[in-house]
Amino acid sequence: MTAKLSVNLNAVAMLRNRRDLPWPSVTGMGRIALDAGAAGLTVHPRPDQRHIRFSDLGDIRALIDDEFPGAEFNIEGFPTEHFLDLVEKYEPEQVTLVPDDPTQSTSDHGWDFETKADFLTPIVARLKKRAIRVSLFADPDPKGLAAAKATGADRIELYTGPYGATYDSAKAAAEELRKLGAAADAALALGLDVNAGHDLTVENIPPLAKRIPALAEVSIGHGLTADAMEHGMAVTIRRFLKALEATP
Ligand SMILES: CC(=O)[C@@H](O)[C@H](O)COP(=O)(O)O
Ligand SMILES: NCC(=O)COP(=O)(O)O
Repeated sequence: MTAKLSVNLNAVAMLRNRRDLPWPSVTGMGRIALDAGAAGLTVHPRPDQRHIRFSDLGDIRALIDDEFPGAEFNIEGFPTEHFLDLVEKYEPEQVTLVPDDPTQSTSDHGWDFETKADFLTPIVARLKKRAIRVSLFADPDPKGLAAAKATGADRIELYTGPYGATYDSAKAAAEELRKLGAAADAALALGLDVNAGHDLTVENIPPLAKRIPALAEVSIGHGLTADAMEHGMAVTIRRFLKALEATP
């Protein structure tokens, strides 16, 4: 099974927000991603709207509905009442619940399922009542996965940040991969499907996908956006040089 790719648009939105101008366009980049074969788009709206703005959500929903029916919208975040209202308004195909504090610069850990089960269970039920698939952000640790399953969630998303951080050490990467594989095996045995995300790249995806052949989906923003910039830069330089040539 080939894992689906959901493109996280947070990094594009962060770049856009540097100016009061509409580029790079979040929906424009989403359109390019879906047109090129991505299976879906991911956003992680944070309370301070430092990258994805709440107003982006309707635009992305409309892009998928109008131009890419069958693609999936995945909204990630901590389930405050405001977050749940947004989710109920824009009806993503998948919600990924993440235990982020509003002050966090990025996501850096999964849920403690055993202590948070009472909090998560009614939220999962509320989302599933709207036919939204629910995924729970999880550390690569089999402990607590039975409690995750008991919340009624469909999937976990394995937090791959520590794996992504091993880009300069094959030994450390092998150890992180071992943990991710063990957690995925435990989740699959419990009947939970497995997504993965955070700091994934073209380099670190193949060993992950080989170790977890049942991987359902990866969501990628930072590394993918960096890759797009690197591989698009030469084309852009040529476009700007041509624009200069047109100057009298
Ligand atoms: C849950 C996860 O790993 C990503 O959504 C990550 O949180 C992206 O958010 P930022 O773009 O704010 O870093
Ligand atoms: N759900 C994880 C995700 O979207 C990863 O984002 P990034 O770390 O690749 O920016």
